[in-house]
Amino acid sequence: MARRPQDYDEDDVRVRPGRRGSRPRTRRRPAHDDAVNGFVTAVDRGRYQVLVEEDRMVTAMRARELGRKGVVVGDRVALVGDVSGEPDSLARIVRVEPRTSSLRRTADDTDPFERIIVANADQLVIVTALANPEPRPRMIDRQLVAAYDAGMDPLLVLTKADLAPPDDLLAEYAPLGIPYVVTVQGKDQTGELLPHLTGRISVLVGHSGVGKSTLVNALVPEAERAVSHVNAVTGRGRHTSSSAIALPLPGDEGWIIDTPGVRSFGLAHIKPENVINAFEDLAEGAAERCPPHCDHLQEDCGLDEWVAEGHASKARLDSLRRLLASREGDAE
Ligand SMILES: Nc1nc2c(ncn2[C@@H]2O[C@H](COP(=O)(O)OP(=O)(O)OP(=O)(O)O)[C@@H](O)[C@H]2O)c(=O)[nH]1
Repeated sequence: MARRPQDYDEDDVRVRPGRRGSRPRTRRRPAHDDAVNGFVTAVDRGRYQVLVEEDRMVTAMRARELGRKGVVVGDRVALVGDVSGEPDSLARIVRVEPRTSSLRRTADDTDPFERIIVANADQLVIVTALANPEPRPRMIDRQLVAAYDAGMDPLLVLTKADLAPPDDLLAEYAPLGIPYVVTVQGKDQTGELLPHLTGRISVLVGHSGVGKSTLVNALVPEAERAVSHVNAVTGRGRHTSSSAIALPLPGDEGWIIDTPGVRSFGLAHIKPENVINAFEDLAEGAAERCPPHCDHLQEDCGLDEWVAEGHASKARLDSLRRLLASREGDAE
């Protein structure tokens, strides 16, 4: 019976000899001590773009032996096979290194599982327009929770400052002490932002139309991300593509990972401890005064007492509670 393309896997593919010559094909799997290391920059229909030795992009697929283990943008992997990066060459990913962070996309109607979308990033850049579309604090709160849970530092980028002032929004987030940058398209848009990104792996998130692609194009002009038009009626943009992609910042000074089409994050399995740990002043009080498994939203929470005694500010506690409460309800 003829096999359909999806019945084939990487073991069926005859790899072309690499630069170092060919090795005989064998059914015995090698130990992979000759594997080279790489960084996954894009994933598209089972094909992975992997940067190897910081000088070439290699196309690879998952080796069967990885089992169900997923490979996502940001993963550090080991590759065997044809790692030349030449046209039509294909390598195999045989190992995924342990992740330092995992950002999860929320489950949706068609997919009941939360899925990791980006690995190893250390900063979540929350992009919000000051107008057109209007800022949505609940969405920002949920993104902050996702950042804290994933072990990433948040950075707020407020775009379209030519359309509305940032003061009210900044006042709302001031108790959280989150670093922020305010931008206007075309006006030295990246000058203040770049120092925050240098040397880090940052994931850019934001609702459609907030100006993410415009920012990415200013940061990495070669990326030529498609810029959409905000619908005059809904105030929203259109998703122009849908998978995460890592782009190197000029001078190899870090990475930004764009996540078009990702609207919300999986908050279902988040533990309140992970969020509260981002609030040092309150984490101490929680450890000392709260009952076991306190979700910090009930009356028996010891943090009110902690704040009343002057160990932390009420505004900080209110902000923490707002974040914790944002996990409930629709993902937006
Ligand atoms: N007035 C104003 N408009 C801006 C600014 N930044 C971006 N825009 C416009 O906002 C619209 C949407 O920008 P995009 O960069 O495509 O937004 P996006 O977040 O990538 O949207 P999706 O691709 O749908 O995810 C475009 O028409 C931009 O020109 C800004 O600072 N001020």
